[in-house]
Amino acid sequence: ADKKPRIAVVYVSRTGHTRSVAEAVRNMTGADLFYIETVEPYPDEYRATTEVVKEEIEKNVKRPIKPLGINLDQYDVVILGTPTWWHRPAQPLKTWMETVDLSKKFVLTMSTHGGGGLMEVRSEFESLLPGVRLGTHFLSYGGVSRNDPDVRDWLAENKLL
Ligand SMILES: Cc1cc2nc3c(=O)[nH]c(=O)nc-3n(C[C@H](O)[C@H](O)[C@H](O)COP(=O)(O)O)c2cc1C
Repeated sequence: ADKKPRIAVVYVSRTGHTRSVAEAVRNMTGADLFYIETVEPYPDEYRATTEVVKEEIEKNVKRPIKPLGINLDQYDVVILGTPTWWHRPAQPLKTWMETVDLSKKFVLTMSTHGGGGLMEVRSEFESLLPGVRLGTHFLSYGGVSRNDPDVRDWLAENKLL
């Protein structure tokens, strides 16, 4: 019999939408979740956050993150989850991606958005992950329920269920 793949979901979430997708994945697969937190938090207020993030993108600042405590040797599959920030994956997730080697993993990506749709999220993931075996992308407007059938279909199409 096939061994069940060991799945880690590494995600950023400021208001809980992306976390809801991560939790649905855990609910369906038993994946371990790893939440990326910045050392210095972003402002509480939405507009202030967008301005801080815009400046970080313009200056290519990689805001430091707290240690995740993940041992990647323990996982076959890594699912990267992010809100859409100025059309792209969130900066703190990119901070983490620079510190790890995902070249031997099967990597899925997912994003939530506030109306913009997929935007540049997947294409930026692809350029950050050259040569990595990539599964498909899951996209959600807002968040999902713990048993969202679209999440289930996405995991099944990538043979994780
Ligand atoms: C700094 C910042 C930039 C954003 N930029 C976009 C954007 O370009 N397009 C979009 O559709 N939503 C944008 N949003 C909205 C979030 O992507 C959306 O609300 C997302 O679901 C939040 O996920 P979270 O609750 O996991 O943090 C932005 C939000 C923030 C805080």
